[in-house]
Amino acid sequence: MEVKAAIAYSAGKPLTIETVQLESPQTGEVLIQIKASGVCHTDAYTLSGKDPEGLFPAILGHEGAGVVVEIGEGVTSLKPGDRVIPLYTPECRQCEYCLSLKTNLCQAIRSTQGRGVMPDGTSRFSIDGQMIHHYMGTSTFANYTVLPEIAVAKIREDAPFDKVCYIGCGVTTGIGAVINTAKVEPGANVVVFGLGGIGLNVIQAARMVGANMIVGVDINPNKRALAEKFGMTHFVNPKEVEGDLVPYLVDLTKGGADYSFECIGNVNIMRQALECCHKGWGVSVIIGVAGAGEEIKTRPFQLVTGRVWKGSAFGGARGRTDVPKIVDWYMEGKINIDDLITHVMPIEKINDAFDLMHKGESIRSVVTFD
Ligand SMILES: NC(=O)C1=CN([C@@H]2O[C@H](COP(=O)(O)OP(=O)(O)OC[C@H]3O[C@@H](n4cnc5c(N)ncnc54)[C@H](O)[C@@H]3O)[C@@H](O)[C@H]2O)C=CC1
Ligand SMILES: N[C@@H](CCC(=O)N[C@@H](CSC=O)C(=O)NCC(=O)O)C(=O)O
Ligand SMILES: [Zn+2]
Ligand SMILES: [Zn+2]
Repeated sequence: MEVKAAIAYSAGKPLTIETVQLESPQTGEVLIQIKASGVCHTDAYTLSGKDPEGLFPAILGHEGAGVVVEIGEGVTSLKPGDRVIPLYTPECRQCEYCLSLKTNLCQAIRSTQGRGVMPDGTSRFSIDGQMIHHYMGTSTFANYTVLPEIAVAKIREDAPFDKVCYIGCGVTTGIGAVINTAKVEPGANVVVFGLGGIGLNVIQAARMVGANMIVGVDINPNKRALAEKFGMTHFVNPKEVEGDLVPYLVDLTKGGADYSFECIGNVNIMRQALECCHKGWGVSVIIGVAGAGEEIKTRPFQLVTGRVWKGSAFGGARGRTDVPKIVDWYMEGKINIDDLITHVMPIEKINDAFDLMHKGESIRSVVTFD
């Protein structure tokens, strides 16, 4: 079939809207009509050329919501008409990783996903006979896409696509990092670096679990008001801090953060996030994604003296199990998504979404399909 997609032909170039060919779903796959997709910083990261797994040409996008329109042979858990959220972290419930219950990082299709193809090693997308890569196994910047059944979460029928698409990455990543990865307890002091689409979800989850101080750190002072609305108790602009940021934060939190979260993707800030943690028990969670060749460093003494460095992918969430629950939280008014979606535009305007992100003017832009 012919579908409308935003194609990334090469690193650093704007996306172009084109008609591409999409093949039918094969065994174990489903065809999904995408209704809306958020634009995450990770899409910009891959488009920038810094992603070691970045492939071109590709159809980016990994924060979508839509409807199942066709199922391939052997698909049992989904049917046409189901509302769904594509999952870049699948949940096969059979691999060693899923069965361990120690991680959400299902590995059933990770290697083909990283090579931009479906589990059988081929792409369903092409243009004029030229293969187009899938991206993160989802490719939600297209009005139709194909996914393996294990990478699709079925959600309730009344969930609005243009809001719950954000649960496909940013909401789940931020909230899950607090609840699943760090397991922040009531009364904890939390420091959040980066008040964007991920950091603000960390903040709302920290408030939900009853954190005491919720310190937000960002170089963009325009992020302050929304962060306060979501639960931030103290704002720190590193540009306004005299002297080093780390001792300033340790002082502010009276000994250091119980938990810190890096939501930027900057390895120097990752170090600060670890080192502002409380001696003996502070836990720092890396969420931000850093470019090829970048490395983190600290004095081993920081870890010897009890600070813990952790990472979190998709908030430690098991997508088919947890995503429908987060959709329920939104529908029940337990979490706020609406105020974080600052811009909505048709797919034809998708490059504006990247511009707004780079200028620091958006939290989340959502592109829609007619
Ligand atoms: N681990 C995971 O599963 C996921 C990771 N990510 C990553 O999380 C990071 C954040 O993503 P978004 O929130 O969508 O990005 P964003 O662009 O919306 O937010 C980043 C924020 O960091 C701030 N910032 C930039 N440099 C700073 C600095 N030196 N000091 C303090 N603040 C600074 C910006 O002003 C902005 O508010 C990205 O690296 C993204 O790739 C995103 C989704 C999932
Ligand atoms: N391809 C990148 C890896 C980027 C990365 O870490 N992605 C996160 C999700 S970011 C979403 O917005 C993730 O889930 N990682 C786990 C994984 O298996 O990829 C690189 O190689 O740096
Ligand atoms: Zn993302
Ligand atoms: Zn698995």
